[in-house]
Amino acid sequence: MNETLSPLADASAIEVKYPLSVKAVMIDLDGTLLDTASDLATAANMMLREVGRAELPPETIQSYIGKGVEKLVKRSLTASMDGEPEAELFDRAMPIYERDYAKTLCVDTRPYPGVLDGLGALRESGFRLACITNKAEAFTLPLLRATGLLEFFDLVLSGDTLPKKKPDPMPLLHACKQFNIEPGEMLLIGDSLNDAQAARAAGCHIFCVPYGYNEGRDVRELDCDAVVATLYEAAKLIRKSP
Ligand SMILES: O=C(O)COP(=O)(O)O
Ligand SMILES: [Mg+2]
Repeated sequence: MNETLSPLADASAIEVKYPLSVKAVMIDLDGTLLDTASDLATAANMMLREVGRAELPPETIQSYIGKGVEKLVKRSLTASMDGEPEAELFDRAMPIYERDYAKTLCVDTRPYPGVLDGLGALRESGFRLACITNKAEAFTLPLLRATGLLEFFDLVLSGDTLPKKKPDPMPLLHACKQFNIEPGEMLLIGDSLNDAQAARAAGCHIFCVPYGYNEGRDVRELDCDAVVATLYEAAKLIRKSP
């Protein structure tokens, strides 16, 4: 794996001045806004059962979250991070998983503590907000709607909205263009290496939350400007630039 990791990433080890001046904020979905791991694992295990494979522990499936639905299915079928299942098996499993996740979508899924307060505080401060996720659009919009979060966002970009997803900077740069601002005026709040790499490649600021998924790795390994306990804490570290 080709990863650039800083030895320490917390608010005391960075050069940026706080409060940080930005004009808009992008927020990741799985592991940052919503705790989706349980429902994703239930669907993955329903799919594994149906294609005749052994079920996996929920913690293992949680470590497979991050690079979108196809990668989650491939990882679950091979029980490994970089495994490639046979094409025939994958083609069979994919629609089963999509059907099952549509059923389990919002059974246990909840916003993390500080999310509703944080989104409220960000809106009150006048920030435009975008949700940038690798989750497929067919799941993103119903989930944001069901959890009451959709109304906070001016823009939602899912994993299949554009030709490329995180860690590619494309969705972040697209959001900057939509909001008519420079990448340096934008902050991304996320939970994983995909977010950190996309933000660095785009030239945006990046905060990470410690409670998410990060493909089984410690969030403190990430090259980010700050690790923030909650979205509400993140809102206190930024200021709306004119
Ligand atoms: O769907 C995924 O794999 C991850 O989605 P996220 O980008 O919202 O964390
Ligand atoms: Mg995430």
